[in-house]
Amino acid sequence: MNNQEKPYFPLFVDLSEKKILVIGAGKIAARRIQTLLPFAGEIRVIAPRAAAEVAEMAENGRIQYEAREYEREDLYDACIVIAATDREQINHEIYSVCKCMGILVNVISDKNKCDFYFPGIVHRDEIVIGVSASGKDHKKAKKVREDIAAFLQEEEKV
Ligand SMILES: C[C@@]1(CC(=O)O)c2cc3[nH]c(cc4nc(cc5[nH]c(cc(n2)[C@H]1CCC(=O)O)[C@@](C)(CC(=O)O)[C@@H]5CCC(=O)O)C(CC(=O)O)=C4CCC(=O)O)c(CCC(=O)O)c3CC(=O)O
Ligand SMILES: NC(=O)C1=CN([C@@H]2O[C@H](COP(=O)(O)OP(=O)(O)OC[C@H]3O[C@@H](n4cnc5c(N)ncnc54)[C@H](O)[C@@H]3O)[C@@H](O)[C@H]2O)C=CC1
Repeated sequence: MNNQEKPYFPLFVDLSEKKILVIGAGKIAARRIQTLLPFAGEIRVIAPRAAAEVAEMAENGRIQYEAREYEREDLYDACIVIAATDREQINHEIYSVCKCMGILVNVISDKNKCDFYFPGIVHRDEIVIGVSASGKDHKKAKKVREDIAAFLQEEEKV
């Protein structure tokens, strides 16, 4: 079974004390970090260059940012790793090390190298809804997330 045929289980997991490592700090990494921030306790970001949003999150103390290339040792104490560089070969190397070490990994440049996908999220008080299109259609996931958010907003008005 490849990733296209299997649905991923929506595991609602406590990330508040987990070490999350993001390698790369570009546009996509910034989106992933924004998504994780309300849920995560410790986000460490390593990349030679950072997108403005990432630099701002570092200045505000919301993440730890190190301006340098990643080294293999950086992975060793991580619980979850996002390989978010624009270099396919580096993302692949990160993936291989994580698989060997049993670290959960998401490679943004290859959906077949993702232990988990990022969902579209609706978060209202104690309700958290995550929408996945099983890696097949991120536009559909976004549309369904928007429809659910609109529905909940209508409910609140009643
Ligand atoms: C497989 C997956 C991998 C993963 O988890 O890493 C993946 C892969 C890819 N996305 C691409 C592009 C874009 N993705 C988005 C947005 C979202 N993408 C998300 C999830 C996922 N995207 C994962 C599971 C998807 C599923 O469930 O089926 C969401 C749900 C969550 C999130 O990313 O935060 C979020 C919507 C949330 C919301 O708004 O609610 C936008 C922006 C937009 O649409 O506005 C663009 C336009 C470009 C840009 O932004 O630069 C491309 C490049 C090819 C292409 O352009 O098609 C690939 C690679 C590929 O498909 O091979
Ligand atoms: N999953 C998704 O939603 C999408 C994924 N992509 C993929 O994501 C890749 C990255 O996209 P962007 O974020 O827009 O790129 P970007 O160019 O904005 O950022 C790349 C980042 O990687 C860092 N980097 C490069 N070499 C590194 C190293 N050795 N160690 C640590 N960091 C390093 C750079 O410093 C920079 O911060 C694209 O090449 C494409 O393959 C593209 C669109 C959507």
